[in-house]
Amino acid sequence: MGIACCKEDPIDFTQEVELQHFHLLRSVGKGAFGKVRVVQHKGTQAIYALKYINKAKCIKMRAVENIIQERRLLEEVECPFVCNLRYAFQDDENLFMILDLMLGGDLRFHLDRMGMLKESMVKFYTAEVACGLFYLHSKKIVHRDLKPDNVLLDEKGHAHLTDFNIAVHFREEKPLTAVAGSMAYMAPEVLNKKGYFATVDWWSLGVLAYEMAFGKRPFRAKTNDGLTQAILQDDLEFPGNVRDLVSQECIDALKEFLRRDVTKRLGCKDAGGKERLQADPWFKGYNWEAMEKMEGEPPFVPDAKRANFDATHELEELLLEDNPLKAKPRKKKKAGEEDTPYTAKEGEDPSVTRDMRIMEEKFIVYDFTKTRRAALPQQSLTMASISNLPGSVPGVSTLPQDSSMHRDVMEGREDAVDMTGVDTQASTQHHSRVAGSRIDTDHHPLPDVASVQARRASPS
Ligand SMILES: Nc1ncnc2c1ncn2[C@@H]1O[C@H](COP(=O)(O)OP(=O)(O)OP(=O)(O)O)[C@@H](O)[C@H]1O
Repeated sequence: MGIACCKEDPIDFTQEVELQHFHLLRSVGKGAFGKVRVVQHKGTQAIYALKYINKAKCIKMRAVENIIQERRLLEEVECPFVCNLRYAFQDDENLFMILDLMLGGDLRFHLDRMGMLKESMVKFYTAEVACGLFYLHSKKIVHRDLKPDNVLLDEKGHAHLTDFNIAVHFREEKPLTAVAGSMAYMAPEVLNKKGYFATVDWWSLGVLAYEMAFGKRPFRAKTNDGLTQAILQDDLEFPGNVRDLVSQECIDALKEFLRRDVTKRLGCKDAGGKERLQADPWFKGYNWEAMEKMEGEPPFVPDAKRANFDATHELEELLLEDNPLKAKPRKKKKAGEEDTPYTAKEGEDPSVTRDMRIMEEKFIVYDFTKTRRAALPQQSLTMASISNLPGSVPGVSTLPQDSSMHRDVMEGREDAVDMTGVDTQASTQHHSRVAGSRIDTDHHPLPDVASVQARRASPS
C-alpha cells in the first residue's frame, strides 16, 4: 500500500506540456523578474533551463506585457547564439519558459571574477554576439538590453544572448522612441529621444566589449543625468596603460563601435554592416563562415567542475523560499466556462483581474516538438554535463536527449512594446528599473495594459 502511494502516475507526454513533465533540479539564477532552475524532461531526459515568473509579482512589477512579449519574440527565434525557447506554459501561480541550458555562467559572473578579460576572449565574445545580433536584426528584432549579464556561456565557452524582456520588432519606416534598456549601455540615440533602430545594439556591444577589456565601462557618472550627459557628449577615453592591455586594432574597433554617428558605427547597416565588421582589422584571421556555424574555437572553457553561477540562489531557494516551486494541477474549469479559467477573487483589484486574464490568454503554450520551425541542432546537453557540478542532484541517469526534434519558422509578428520614462530607483545589482512607462499603442496594437517596465544600469 505504502509503496503504491509513492509511485508517480504515468505521464502522457502527448498531452500539453506542463511542469509535471520535468524533474526540478538546481537553482542557477535569479533576475529581477524570474528565477532560473535546471530541469530535466522526464520523457526525453533532455536538460534545460526553466525560467519561471510568479504571476502576482509580474503584475506588481508591471511586467505583464514584457513577459508576454519575451515569449512571443523567442518563439520566432532559432539561432545558435541565442538561448532558444523550447517550451512555454503556465499554471495558476507562475509563467514558465523552458530554454536551452547554459552551464558556463554569464559574462557578468566571469568579469566579476577575473576583473577584466584577455583580449582573445573579448574578441571572441564580441564576434559571437555580433553573429547573434546580425541574426536578430535580420528578423527585425532589436534586443535593447545587451550587457554582460545577458550573455551566457555554454559549457564549451560559446556565447548566447538571453533576456528578451525589452526586445522589440522594429520597422525601417518608423523609428522606436522609447527610452528602454540598461542605462550605462544605452546608445546616445536612445537617450536623445530622436528615434532609433537596431543601431543601438551595436553601441551596447561596444560598451560590453570595452567593459570586458578594461573591467570598467567607457562612460561613467554618479547620477543618471551625469551618465546621460557623458554618453551624449564625453570623449571616449582609455586607461593610461591601454597598450599594455590590448592591441591597437582592439582600441580602433572599440572606437568604431562607440561612434555616435550611426552611419559610421561598426556593425550598423549604413556603416557597411556585416561585411565591414567581418573585414575589420581586429578580426583579421577569423574564419567567419566557421564562426557563424559556431565552429570557432572558444579561447576559454568554463570550469565544468565548479558552479559557474552564484550558489546563493540555491541557498535562498532552500532556506528562504516559503512557497517552493512544485507542479500543481490547474484549477478545473467550471461547466460552461470559457477557455479562460481565471476567476477574480473576492475584493480583487479589477486591474489585477485584467492582467491575470491577459496572461492567461496571451502567454500561450509553446512546445518546440509540436510547432515545426526551421531545423537547427538543439543544445545536446545530458545529465553528465551537470552531474559533476558541486551539489548536483545525485542518482539521475545520464541519457542523451532526442535531438531529432525540429520546428518550422513561424510567421513574424509586428507587435512590440515600447517604453518611455526613467526613474531614479537605486540599483541593487547592476541595474535599476524604468518606471512610468508607456506602450506605443498607435504603432503596435497591444492589449490594454498601460504600463510596462524596462531597466537600466546604475550610473556608476
Ligand atoms: N538559459 C539559461 N541557462 C542557465 N542560466 C540561465 C539561463 N537563463 C538565465 N540564467 C541565469 O539566470 C539569471 C537570471 O535570468 P534572466 O536574466 O533571464 O532573468 P530576468 O528576470 O529576465 O533578469 P533581469 O533582471 O535581467 O530582468 C541570469 O543572469 C543567468 O545567470
